[in-house]
Amino acid sequence: MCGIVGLHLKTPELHPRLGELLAAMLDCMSSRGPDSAGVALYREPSDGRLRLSLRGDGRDWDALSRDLAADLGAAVEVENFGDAATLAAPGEPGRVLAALERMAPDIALVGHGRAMEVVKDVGPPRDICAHYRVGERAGYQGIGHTRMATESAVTTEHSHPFAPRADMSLVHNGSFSNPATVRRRLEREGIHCVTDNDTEVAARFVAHQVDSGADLSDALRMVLKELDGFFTLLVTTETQFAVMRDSFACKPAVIAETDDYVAVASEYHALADLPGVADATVFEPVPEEVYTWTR
Ligand SMILES: NC(=O)CC[C@H](N)C(=O)O
Repeated sequence: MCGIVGLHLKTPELHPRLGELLAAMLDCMSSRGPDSAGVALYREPSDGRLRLSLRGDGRDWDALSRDLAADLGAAVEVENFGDAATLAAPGEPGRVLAALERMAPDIALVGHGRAMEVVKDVGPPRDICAHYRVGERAGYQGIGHTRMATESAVTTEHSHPFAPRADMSLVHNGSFSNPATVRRRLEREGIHCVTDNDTEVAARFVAHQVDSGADLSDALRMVLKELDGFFTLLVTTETQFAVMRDSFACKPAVIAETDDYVAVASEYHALADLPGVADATVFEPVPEEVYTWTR
């Protein structure tokens, strides 16, 4: 199983409600995946700051943000979640990431970008969304996942979303049958996976295509060629929101679109409480078609 949800808000009036709406949608999908859950949320970039979604058991985040601020010569904001934190640091991304790596090489970088924040953990969506205060978050789009592991261990690292490059995140319902082959090919090109999760391979594959010059739609079409298996994928970048299913389309997905938003979920009941959904255009994405929305 696994449950996926996504919400791309067209109207700024709904931006304050992004987290609240997405958390409620994900909670509805809990029965599809009780192992672990996560969301990637996008809001307008502020002052060119880089958002760092970090995880490190027992870490003193205030001390780390002070050290980082001293190194960068400017204030670093920190939102502390215990074993995880989101830091917002000014400066050129390469410099910020290099400073972080130097100061805290043991920390897991769950995601980074100007617009994106990623939170994920072991446990059901309701607990995770409460712990990470997802319901309070504003923004313009987000995706979420609740996992029933098919391929690899149940840990925070193996849970979704995977964020393989700045401001890109991906969630997956299904399983790939040739991730080892694709992982080896990526390794030959210098792209390394952190986990043995099948979805991480797809995420790094898509990011690699984009890094090599493909647009997101073409990168997803390459997934259809190179990766075998079952999948509904939701992929977001700072400006795009994309959905794609494999040629069998046996993993459920439904889209509801209004003038105000595009919403996607594994099952309709996750969409049923969205504002104005009664007047939405509701459809099932067809196999091997890449659907994208751009802001
Ligand atoms: N049930 C699923 O859809 C699992 C997704 C993916 N194969 C994982 O194990 O993370």
